[in-house]
Amino acid sequence: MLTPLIFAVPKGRILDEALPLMARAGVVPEAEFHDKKSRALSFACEKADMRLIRVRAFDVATFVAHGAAQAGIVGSDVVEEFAYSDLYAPVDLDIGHCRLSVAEPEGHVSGANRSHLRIASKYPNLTRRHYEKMGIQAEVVKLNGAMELAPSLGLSSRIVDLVSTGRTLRENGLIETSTILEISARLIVNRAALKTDERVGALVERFRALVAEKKAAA
Ligand SMILES: Nc1ncnc2c1ncn2[C@@H]1O[C@H](COP(=O)(O)OP(=O)(O)OP(=O)(O)O)[C@@H](O)[C@H]1O
Ligand SMILES: O=P(O)(O)OC[C@H]1O[C@H](OP(=O)(O)OP(=O)(O)O)[C@H](O)[C@@H]1O
Repeated sequence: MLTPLIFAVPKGRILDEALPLMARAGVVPEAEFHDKKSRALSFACEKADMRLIRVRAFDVATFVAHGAAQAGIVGSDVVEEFAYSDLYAPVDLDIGHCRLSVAEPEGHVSGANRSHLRIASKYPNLTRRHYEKMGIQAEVVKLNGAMELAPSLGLSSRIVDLVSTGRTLRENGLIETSTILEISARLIVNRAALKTDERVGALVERFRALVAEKKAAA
């Protein structure tokens, strides 16, 4: 039998929007995948030659870039943060929309005319790149969540974080001062697998057709 194709998905908020699309593309995990009590991380699929793995968003990109998974779904924030050369993101799935923005404490918005800034973010590369373009050296304090706490506790003057409704910023006394990147979820594939495994190319075509269909119907 063929080695199963490994499809990686993030475990959190993208998943609810991704599952219906995946189902239409023929990626349907076994019932245990939906059991909140299950501690399993790898799941059989309706198609016998496919398995689904559920990992953290940043790790989806890592598994696919290294060829441990052949395909997956992840936000374009993650794709851009790593810029892995072996990872190809051929289809914008038009789900998981949000943005990566700079935010500062309300009432303490500082000018951009500083040569050095300390910024808290889960995205050190995107943050540095953004400020480099403006000739500013950004010292990034890497956090994995709750960035919004950093300015009030003196850890940084600004944060770079994901914004969707803006509620988290508001409730933590911060305002959005600029947008770095508009984000949506992407189908990602391993470049080598795309060349050597025809199932990967077929998946890309199925997702591409589904997105085109959805656009045409809108
Ligand atoms: N409001 C939002 N906040 C955070 N991420 C969002 C938001 N809206 C869409 N996204 C997208 O969802 C992705 C996170 O996906 P998800 O929550 O499924 O992953 P996760 O594995 O739970 O993440 P984590 O590593 O933070 O636990 C982000 O990378 C981003 O592309
Ligand atoms: O603009 P909003 O709609 O308020 O959404 C943005 C918030 O959502 C995300 O956090 P998440 O809930 O994923 O938790 P995290 O802090 O662990 O990343 C993100 O990091 C923001 O904190």
